[in-house]
Amino acid sequence: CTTTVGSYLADRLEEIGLKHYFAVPGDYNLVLLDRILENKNLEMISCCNELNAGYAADGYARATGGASAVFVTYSVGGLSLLNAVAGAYAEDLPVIAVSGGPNTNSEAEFEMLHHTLGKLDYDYQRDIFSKVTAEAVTIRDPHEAPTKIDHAIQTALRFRKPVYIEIACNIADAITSKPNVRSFGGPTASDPVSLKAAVDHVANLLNNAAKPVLVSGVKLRSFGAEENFHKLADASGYAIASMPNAKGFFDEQHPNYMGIYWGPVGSPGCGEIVDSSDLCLFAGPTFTDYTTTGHAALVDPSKVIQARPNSVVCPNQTFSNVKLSEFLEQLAPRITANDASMVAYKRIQEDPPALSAGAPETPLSTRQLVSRVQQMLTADSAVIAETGDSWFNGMQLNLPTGSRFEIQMQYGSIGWSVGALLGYCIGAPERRPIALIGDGSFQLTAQEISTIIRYNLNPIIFLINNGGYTIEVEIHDGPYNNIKNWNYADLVHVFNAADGNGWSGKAATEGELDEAIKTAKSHNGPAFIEVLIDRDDCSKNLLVWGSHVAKNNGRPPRVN
Ligand SMILES: C/C(NCc1cnc(C)nc1N)=C(/S)[C@H](O)COP(=O)(O)OP(=O)(O)O
Ligand SMILES: [Mg+2]
Repeated sequence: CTTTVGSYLADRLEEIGLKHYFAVPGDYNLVLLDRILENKNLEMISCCNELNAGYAADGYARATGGASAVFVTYSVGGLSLLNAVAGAYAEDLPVIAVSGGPNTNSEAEFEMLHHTLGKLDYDYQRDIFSKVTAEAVTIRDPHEAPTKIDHAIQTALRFRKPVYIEIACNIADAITSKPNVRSFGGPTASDPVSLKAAVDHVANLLNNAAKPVLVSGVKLRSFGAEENFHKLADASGYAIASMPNAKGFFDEQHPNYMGIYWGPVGSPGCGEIVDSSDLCLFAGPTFTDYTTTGHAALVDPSKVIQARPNSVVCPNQTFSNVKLSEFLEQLAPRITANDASMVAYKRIQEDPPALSAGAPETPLSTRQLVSRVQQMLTADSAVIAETGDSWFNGMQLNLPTGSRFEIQMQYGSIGWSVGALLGYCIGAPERRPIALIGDGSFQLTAQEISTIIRYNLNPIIFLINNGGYTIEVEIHDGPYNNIKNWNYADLVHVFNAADGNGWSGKAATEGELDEAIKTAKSHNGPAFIEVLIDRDDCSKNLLVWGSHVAKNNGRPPRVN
């Protein structure tokens, strides 16, 4: 059969392991979608808007560990998608953003086009996407399609970053060469000399340290290093912590796991052991104002080794072109087991305070909600924690081996969780995701619940109705943090229309919550529980974190 530009792209997406893609149609991409639809090994997931389609591609990439794809129309679609692609860039996710583009004759004819800015500029969308992708290309010549498509896909997989491919609307079904046999590799290998030197140097430092510790960071998963981190943890006997945006990448049931390292809002005893250690190896960390609680975490660079995606940074020596996973793999057998930090941790370890359930008519509190979610977790759970107090409530959860945790802490774009949940459910049908979504965030992207109903997916969604933007209230309050209340649970009936299978309930007391969870667990389809929480009821950690972040945000300008 003949190969068109569209079918070429579809074949390549199938070849790199995609089984689904997310789309919103428009007259710049209709013919392209026709060609993609001809590939019966790829399923189109139609979304309500392009922002959510992009968030769904983000969630799909998290669930599958591979790439994902989203198809939109030009400008009105692409510029809505942009924020989700920027988020994928920040979170190291290989999302392939595909936009239909102007007819190849338009520019030569000085044609003013609909959906555009109303001026003769045919490159602005690609230029804009070039800022939030590792590669942004426009394809106007069918003969160039194979090389441009292949190169963009390879870039996405190699650098674990989104890419942008724009296909002129009138060449989507133009004939091109069929895909040649080739392989699409991941990140390139380390420089062997630099790798050996890094391993020798770091092994020596760690084997001569008194109480070394290991801390897992957010880059571990994107750069395929989770397994080798576990091997190093097992070989070392060190105490282990996870940074908040790496929660779940290390098995929280591991005997050496201390908890979350997050400065003053980390797990009890964890920060004390990490900060008092004489040498910490951070694997894939990002030290931002949020992940250090406004830089309140006492990370001392003279006692820190950072194994980064492409380099190893020691106190007095950097090793470039060393890949994270290979470095951890080669370091493990060189480490002398040393449990000193674990012994120290055991001395100060605190058992989590037991929280007994209140009487059924007790008004619901955040802490009781968290304890109920904890009881729901199993090996096939995946918790999707939206930006908000859900970050802090999610961090309290103790994940069973095998369960996953998703958070968008680098980019923190509220509303991400609804689309990401859609994509995650599509990408990991064997799991039952549990979403913790605040009311403020939900109001940005609520309509994608209808897509979750449309495809009869089966997440359990906790919509936390606390009447506003509580994180912002704790950082810096003002009238802008109030939102209009909705009957959130009723939305599920709106989205069900005639044939939807969504179930929803409301819970204002502990008894109502227990009943709702029981029903949700037995409901074979989307389950949505609106929980009513007092506006000022937030986690203690949010209060602490919020004040540190507010202080950091409020640093006066340097007066030169
Ligand atoms: C408004 C904003 N951040 C600013 C913001 C505004 N717009 C976008 C897209 N992303 C953002 N992070 C944030 S974190 C709200 O407190 C979220 O409110 P909600 O979802 O209701 O959660 P909490 O009540 O637990 O805070
Ligand atoms: Mg809220």
